[in-house]
Amino acid sequence: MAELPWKGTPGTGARAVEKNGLKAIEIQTDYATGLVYLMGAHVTDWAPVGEEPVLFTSAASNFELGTPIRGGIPVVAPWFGPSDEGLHGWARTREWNLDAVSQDGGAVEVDLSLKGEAEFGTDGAALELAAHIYFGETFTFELTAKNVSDEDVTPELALHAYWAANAEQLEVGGIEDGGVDRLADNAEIEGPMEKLEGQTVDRFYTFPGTITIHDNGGGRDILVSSPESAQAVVWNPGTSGSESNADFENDDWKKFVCVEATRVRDFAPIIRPGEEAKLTLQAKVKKA
Ligand SMILES: O=P(O)(O)OC[C@H]1O[C@@H](O)[C@H](O)[C@@H](O)[C@@H]1O
Repeated sequence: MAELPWKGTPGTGARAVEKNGLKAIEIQTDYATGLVYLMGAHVTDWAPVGEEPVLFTSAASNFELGTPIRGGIPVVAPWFGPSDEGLHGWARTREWNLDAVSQDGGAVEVDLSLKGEAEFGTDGAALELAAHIYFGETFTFELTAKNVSDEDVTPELALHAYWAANAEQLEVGGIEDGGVDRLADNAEIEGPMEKLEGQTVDRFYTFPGTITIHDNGGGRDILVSSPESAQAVVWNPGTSGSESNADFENDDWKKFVCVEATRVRDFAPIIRPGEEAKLTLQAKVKKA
């Protein structure tokens, strides 16, 4: 296996692996386990030791350079949603550069970067992306987009996390202020969210300090926060979305809910030449 670019004293908590045919870094310490693919800086696993997986990845997902992984934490940039150039931007399916790995006690930190290229499409020549990922008893993903062009850019950024939980038994706490329904022309809706029973849910909710996924089936709470995200996307594909997508098993909708940190639409950052914008996603797990 390839040598890791250790920053500081090399540790034993991270190793370079090939997983599902793709390059990845596997983390295993006394405190946490994790996995991040170089394609997309895509984290598919994080869990404090002794805890069930906190992220969901579909057993039917593709693992191929240039094709999205369905599950984990897709990095969405520089556009959110469908476009002629594809769904959710070019950052997710390109191989990122592994810049550094460091270990301090039980936490492993991984730095990756992706220098955009004109051939990537929209904003390809303007952006350099960086990911700083902290795998410890808690989890942090910090995405940075730097504008290396000489004009303002307004990229959309999202960290599209798939949280593992029994969807039929979960409740999403903290979204009582309501939001808008993306499937009903952004009609206003009140919180809290109704039970997931196989219907497709695709909403923007006001992001309070913390959103809590009450994983009642797993006897735990997953606490999600993001200082920069004004709006959280809450998404579940439901029965029809699982059955119609070859990258999902038919009943996958029962196994997760997406609660995503976003800076999109009216909240997309305006980045001046030479400046950067950040989007952070933090998570921790508490026994309920
Ligand atoms: O590309 P993925 O991982 O299948 O996710 C698609 C979904 O991503 C969500 O972020 C969007 O709100 C949905 O509209 C979209 O269907």
